Order: sequence, then structure tokens, then C-alpha cells
Amino acid sequence: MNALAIDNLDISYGDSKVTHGIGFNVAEGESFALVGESGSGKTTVLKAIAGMAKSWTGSISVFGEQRTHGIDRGFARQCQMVFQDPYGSLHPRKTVDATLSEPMAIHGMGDSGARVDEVMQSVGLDRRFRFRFPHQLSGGQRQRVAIARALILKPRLLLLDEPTSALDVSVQAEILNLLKRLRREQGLTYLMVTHNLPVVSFLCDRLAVMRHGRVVEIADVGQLKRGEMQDPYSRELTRFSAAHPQT
Ligand SMILES: Nc1ncnc2c1ncn2[C@@H]1O[C@H](COP(=O)(O)OP(=O)(O)OP(=O)(O)O)[C@@H](O)[C@H]1O
Repeated sequence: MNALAIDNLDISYGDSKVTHGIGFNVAEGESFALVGESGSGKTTVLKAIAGMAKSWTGSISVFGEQRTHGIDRGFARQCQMVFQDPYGSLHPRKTVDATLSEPMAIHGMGDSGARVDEVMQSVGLDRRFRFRFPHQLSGGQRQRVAIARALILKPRLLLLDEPTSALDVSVQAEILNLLKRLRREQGLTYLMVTHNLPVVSFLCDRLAVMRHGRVVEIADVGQLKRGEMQDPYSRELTRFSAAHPQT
């Protein structure tokens, strides 16, 4: 089954249409990247799937269920988003414990204490951080909390919006390794926006290249690694990445 099926997706902000006829599928257990030009609508696609960009036409289906435009609690248990900036995405006056317990209370799930313990352990956060506030944590620890919060309801699909780009170089690899391990251990499916092609090679199976609000190419990561992308813009992107290696 596909974890995600996107068809003919047009997303607008007010009168301005940002994406045009986006279509791609992500298989269950697959890790799929959206790359491409800045402003081409990558984050907007994630937001539409997550219910944060409301004005869209076309079809979004998650594990075979059509996404509606409204708030959908059942959907939140299937799919969660992790944002680029863990400092901005965590509530400054909530402890790690409160941040992780709250979604469980909202969804009426019992025994949050044990689940908070379990999820903190799975993302490599020591117990002593449980009652700390975001400003008392490092950037990498904050991103672990953000990933833990995304996982607390046991979703099967994670939407990752540049999950390492706001972190120090030395911490990026730790978080990428964590994401790789979590996917393997929990059978997760990832849809990830990134500017970093080496990250795509490390963590993803396939990628879609976006430009001007359209998907110009969908390829296997093997094609990316072998320099066998077809579209001229994709080739330009790969050449640029090779000439300006990121960490
Ligand atoms: N809330 C908003 N209201 C109006 N326009 C927006 C809003 N958010 C994004 N946009 C516009 O939508 C377009 C796509 O933005 P989006 O953030 O999806 O691009 P992106 O491909 O993720 O870019 P980047 O790689 O720079 O993060 C841009 O032109 C942006 O200015």
C-alpha cells in the first residue's frame, strides 16, 4: 500500500497559486525527498498534507484515506510533521514532559508517563532532561524532543521539513543517524524536504525535484549517486552540489 499518494495537487496562498499539478506516491516504509529551487513550494506541499495550508485542490491520500480540508484527529495519529527550527517549534514555557504528554491527553491515550519514558529513550534523550524547558537544552537535544513529540502518538508517516539544517554541523550527523535508526526500528515512512543532496543519498530511497511549483523529475537515489538525473534543472542541481559539498 502507498503511505502517501498525491495527485494533481494545486496549493494557493490567497490568490497566488504556489504549486501546479504535483503528483507522486510514497510507498509504505519508503523514505522520499523533495528537493529543488528555493520558493518552489516544497514546504507548502508538506503543510498541505499536514493540514496547515488549507487552500488546495487535487487529492492527498494517506494510507488509503483521503485527506479532508478540516481538522482530522485520526489523521494526526497516522502522520506528524517535524519542523526545521526546533527552538521555534517547541513551546518555550513547556517542559519536555508537558510537550510529550499533551498530545496523548488530547487523543485520550492513557499511561502517558510510561510512553514519555519510552519515546525519550528511543530518541536518545536521557531521563534527566524530562523536566527541562527548551532553553535548557542544546539544539540537538531540542530536535530530539521535536522528533519525540512527532513520534509520541505512534504515527506511521513523518513529514520532515529540513530537520537538520538549523543545527550545528557536528550535530547534524547525530540527528540523521537517529532518523535512519528510527525508520528501521519502527518501520516509518518519511517524506523529507531538504536542500542537501548528500542527506538525500544517506537517508532516502527516491526523490522528486521541484521547480517553479512543479515536479520536474522523480528518480531513484541510485540515479542521483551515479549522476544519471535526466532533467536539465536536476542535473544543474547535482553539479552545483558536487561543486559546493555540504556537510
Ligand atoms: N504563509 C504564506 N503566505 C503567502 N505565501 C507564502 C506563505 N508561505 C509560503 N509562501 C510562498 O509560497 C512559495 C513557496 O514557499 P515554500 O516555503 O513552500 O518554498 P520552498 O520550496 O519550501 O522554499 P525553501 O527551499 O526556500 O524553504 C514562496 O513563493 C513563498 O513566498
